[in-house]
Amino acid sequence: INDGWFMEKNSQWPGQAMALKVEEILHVEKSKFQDVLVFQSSNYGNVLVLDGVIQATERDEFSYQEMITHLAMNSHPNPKKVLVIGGGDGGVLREVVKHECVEEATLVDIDEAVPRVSKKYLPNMSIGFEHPKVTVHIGDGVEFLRDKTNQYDVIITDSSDPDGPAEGLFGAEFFQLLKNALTEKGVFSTQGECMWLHLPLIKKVIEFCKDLYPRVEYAYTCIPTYPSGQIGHIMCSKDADAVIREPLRKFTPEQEAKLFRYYNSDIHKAAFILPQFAKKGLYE
Ligand SMILES: NCCCN[C@H]1CC[C@H](N)CC1
Repeated sequence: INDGWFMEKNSQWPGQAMALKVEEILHVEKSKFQDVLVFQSSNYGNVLVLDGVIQATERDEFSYQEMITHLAMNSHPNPKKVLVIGGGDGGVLREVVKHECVEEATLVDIDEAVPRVSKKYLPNMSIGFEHPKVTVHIGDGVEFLRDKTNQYDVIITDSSDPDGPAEGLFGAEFFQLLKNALTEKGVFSTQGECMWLHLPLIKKVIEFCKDLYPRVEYAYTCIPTYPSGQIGHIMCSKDADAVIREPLRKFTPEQEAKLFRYYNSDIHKAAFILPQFAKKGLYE
């Protein structure tokens, strides 16, 4: 941070950087896994930064948290058991429990510092931890999956970038473990990186998913504070008849107005419509 600005300079997005004006530094810590920073920004609320990378701001987190969750949840006929890998800020859990059909939501994050810091500085996200249907484990998501078979209807991998503790969540083995852990019509969604920055990485992940799942899709959402203002989601289903690109289940417009600030059934469909360069870069 210098002259009152945080700049997200990072080798994963060379030559560009999101900058946010800092009002006050709220927390600095070196956890077992990463550098943890929270600051109060002038216009985006409190901001969580891990290893110098913006993870969430209070002003725009809803875009990502709603889309990564509801694109998957509404692509499953009746999701009762849900697993969140990563997501230590609690935002995805807050979204998952909006579905009445959910009976239990389990979260596993590798770093205890993230939920701890989120509970202190990101109350509108960490509220997700308070729901009675929620269980939290601290540990490695890959290890957690090793002994899970046919257990979860939806798995959401809400990770940081592959450069750091989340590296294992972008590898081929992980997607095999996910498949084992998912039930017959299981669906997963991931933090699928950005079409403006990571097409080769996204294509690689899509390709090893295609060897494992009958349905593989990529969708994206607009979010001002992530690199290039967008982030994607790789979505897979074990059900060959699954559609994913259109919601299987819908909330009424009244429910959507009450529950969401970003997601609705139209933007569910729009999220999978890609520009030419991305269609070419991912699917050709
Ligand atoms: N719930 C936290 C979301 C973390 N996802 C982010 C996507 C964009 C990345 N550059 C950093 C992690």
